[in-house]
Amino acid sequence: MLGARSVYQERELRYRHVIEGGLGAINQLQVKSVDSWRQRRMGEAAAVTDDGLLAAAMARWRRTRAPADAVPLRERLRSLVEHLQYTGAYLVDPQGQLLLGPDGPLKGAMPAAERDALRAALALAQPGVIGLQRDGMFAFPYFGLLAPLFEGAQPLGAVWLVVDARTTLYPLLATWPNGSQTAESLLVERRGEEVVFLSPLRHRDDAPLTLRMPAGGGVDATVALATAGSRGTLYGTDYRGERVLATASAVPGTTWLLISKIDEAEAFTEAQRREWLALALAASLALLLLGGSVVLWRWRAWRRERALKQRLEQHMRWLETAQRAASVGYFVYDAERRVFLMSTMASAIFGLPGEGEMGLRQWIDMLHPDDREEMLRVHGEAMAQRSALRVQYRVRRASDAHERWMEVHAEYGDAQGRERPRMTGTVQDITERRQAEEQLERYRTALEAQVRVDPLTQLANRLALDEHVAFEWERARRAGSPLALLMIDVDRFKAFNDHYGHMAGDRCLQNVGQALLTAMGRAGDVVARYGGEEFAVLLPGASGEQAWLVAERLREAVRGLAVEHARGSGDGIVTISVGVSSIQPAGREATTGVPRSGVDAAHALFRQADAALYRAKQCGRDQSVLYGPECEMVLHDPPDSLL
Ligand SMILES: Nc1nc2c(ncn2[C@@H]2O[C@H](COP(=O)(O)OP(=O)(O)OP(=O)(O)O)[C@@H](O)[C@H]2O)c(=O)[nH]1
Repeated sequence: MLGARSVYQERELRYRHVIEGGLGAINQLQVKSVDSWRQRRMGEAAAVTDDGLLAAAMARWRRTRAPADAVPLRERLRSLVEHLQYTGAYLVDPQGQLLLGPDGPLKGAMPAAERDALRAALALAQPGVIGLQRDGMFAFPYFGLLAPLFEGAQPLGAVWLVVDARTTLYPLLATWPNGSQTAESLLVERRGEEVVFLSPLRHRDDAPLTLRMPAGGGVDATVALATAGSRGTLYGTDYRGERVLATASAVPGTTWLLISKIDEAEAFTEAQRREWLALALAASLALLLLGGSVVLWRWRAWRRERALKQRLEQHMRWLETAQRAASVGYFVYDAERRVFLMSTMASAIFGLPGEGEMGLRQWIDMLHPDDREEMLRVHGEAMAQRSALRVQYRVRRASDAHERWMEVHAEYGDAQGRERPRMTGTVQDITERRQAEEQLERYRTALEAQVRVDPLTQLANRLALDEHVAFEWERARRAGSPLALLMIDVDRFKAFNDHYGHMAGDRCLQNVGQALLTAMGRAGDVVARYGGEEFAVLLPGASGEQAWLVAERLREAVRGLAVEHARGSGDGIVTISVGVSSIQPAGREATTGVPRSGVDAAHALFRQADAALYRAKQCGRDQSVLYGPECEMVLHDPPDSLL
């Protein structure tokens, strides 16, 4: 505020200088024009004085007084009036008596001041100036000049030139460059103890040269100052009593002072008005600029916002499309309000209408009863520990109560504590994927089962048997119970094949396998096709004796089939030989040696059962042999018939 004030004052001062300068310049111009006007008149008067023809004509006419001799003189006087714009041009004699005018002879004398001037002009032999006068001879203020004429050194008289000041001089003072209401220039002259106002006054009706005031000060303080010798810019009151600023200059070669003045009120009101205008303009400009920048800033912000909004909308569209394509929805769980804020896709996945909210209770009710407890635990845990959530669970969809599998990936986040505790995540309906996985699992299980099944007899194959042996051995070891194995071989099967053909051989093997399976009663017993025409039976918990009894039962079962075998070992039917072994983990096994590992156990079990089988073959087939030391001899020295 203070700054603005001092700026204003500084500008006002500057403007005051401008006004003062302007006033001074106008004053100088007017002084110059008045001076040149006066110089020109003086020059014209000098030209008349130097006019030898005119002087000669006047001398002749003075001598003859003949009217004809007056003609050239009158012509000359008329030409002065008409061409040089004199109001009057007259011939006077050396005493100042009027002799001749443009229209003819005249009578009377010049006023006293002119006569004085005439004497001086004749004495100096150069034109004389009378200055501004107003007396009874002319009804207007006039400026008089006297151009003396001589015949040799003899004075003849003079030409008195009279100029109407109203038409030639005063207009020079009215040339103001602006349309000011109060500005005016006036001519004043000190005459003795008085100051005479030589030119008309703008604001008074006094005729020029009629208004006078004492030289020490009167109606006009600025005029008083000027006539007292003050120069430069004068501040005071004028003849109206108005405060004015004025400047005064002397007109060269005269006693005239030319004073130019203007009302302070007008000058400075104008200055103030301009200042205010300038300030208002500056303020308006500043406001405009400010407004412009605000508008620009708002416009840019709006454009930025619009671009961001468009990008956001586009990304939202992409997200929606991606969600639809992937059947993924997203949600935000607001722990304080206990609601899930759902995207459109998430709502659709749960079978809820549109985008919206799902209360925690609603979600719990939707959960499959088998998954509910686990899900509440996991969800609560993730919220409490602020950990990530990766779960699959089933829901009964709200819209159709269909059971659907959901996969949820979520993370806890409170955005640096600025928001309420939230969990944000995605939900995907994975029912089809789960179904495909389950189907695949079923195929896999079936395939695995196939791998362990003998395709001909549909019994367990050797791989399955090995796995069972390892598994049962571990169990036997933990329980301290025995584990028995029967190795079964169809007697003279090569001969059966040769006799009945391979197809019949296959059918025979299928029948034998089925008979073995049927004859086995206990759950946990495993009947397997060991390879070729060999079968094996694993009997968990069976001692050697118990296993031998089972072997006998199986042998009888095969015999019971009564499959014809013309080249069999006896009775013309298919028979089997069985080798029986049993081992006891705790060392109470029927056979010698306690295996340390499952592999050792299996090896021992098979080796012993094999030895017993060889023994059975050796002893004539169609019989069951429990492994014993006698079997070892056979292994070391097998008879030819076994090879
Ligand atoms: N049809 C058929 N024959 C098989 C199959 N696997 C093995 N064989 C046959 O079974 C016969 C087994 O013969 P060997 O090992 O000599 O014994 P064997 O003739 O039964 O004589 P012993 O065992 O001493 O009583 C071979 O001729 C094999 O070709 C099969 O899957 N189908």
